[in-house]
Amino acid sequence: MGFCERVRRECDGIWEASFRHPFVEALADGTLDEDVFRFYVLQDAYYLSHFAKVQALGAVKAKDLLTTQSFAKHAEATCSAELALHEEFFTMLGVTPEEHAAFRPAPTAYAYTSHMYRAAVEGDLADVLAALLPCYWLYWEIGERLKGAEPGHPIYDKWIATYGSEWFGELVNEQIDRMNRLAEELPEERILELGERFRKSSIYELNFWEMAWTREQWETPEMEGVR
Ligand SMILES: Cc1ncc(CN)c(N)n1
Repeated sequence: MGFCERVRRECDGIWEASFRHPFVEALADGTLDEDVFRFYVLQDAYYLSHFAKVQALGAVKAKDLLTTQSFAKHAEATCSAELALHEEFFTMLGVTPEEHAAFRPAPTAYAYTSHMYRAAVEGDLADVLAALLPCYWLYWEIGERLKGAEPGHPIYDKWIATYGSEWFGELVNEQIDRMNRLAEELPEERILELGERFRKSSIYELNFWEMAWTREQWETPEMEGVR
């Protein structure tokens, strides 16, 4: 069994909880409160801007030029496709530049991005990719599952179409193949470390829905200003 199949199995319960999260279910049936989605999309733009930087750090950690090029392309795709989509959502939702400028990340968005940077600081390319992979893969599985859904809402329809698209599926499969190759022949001790990075990201993905659903705030008001 390859690394990805193994960790996907080990994290199945966590992923199932994401598939069944009320945020995902309400998005699929079109009942999601727009203010909850607005909170999510602002946090997600923050998340993706750091995700792109960690992809760029993957380009730096790569051992050959082709892999460097590929990670640089993935970082570019995050900026030009996903973040561009979020800009469109901002327009559709009437998010003002002032609101955007005043944005501060919620604890979970801050913690998840910090976890990805940690993988990049401490580890090699396999560590970076193990931390990034649930982000690609979970959304793709959600996109696949929601393919028949008809929210009847322009934003939610577009969100589902993006993550269920062939283009997104190709990016995901490329990274799954690469992760399996990077993990091949690594000692069990390293596999466990990589699996732990993957598991933490899977938990943060689940927490990210909950963060938006509850419009999570910092418990200590002094932390509200943290970027
Ligand atoms: C939190 C999160 N995880 C994953 C994705 C899909 N790239 C996303 N947009 N946001």
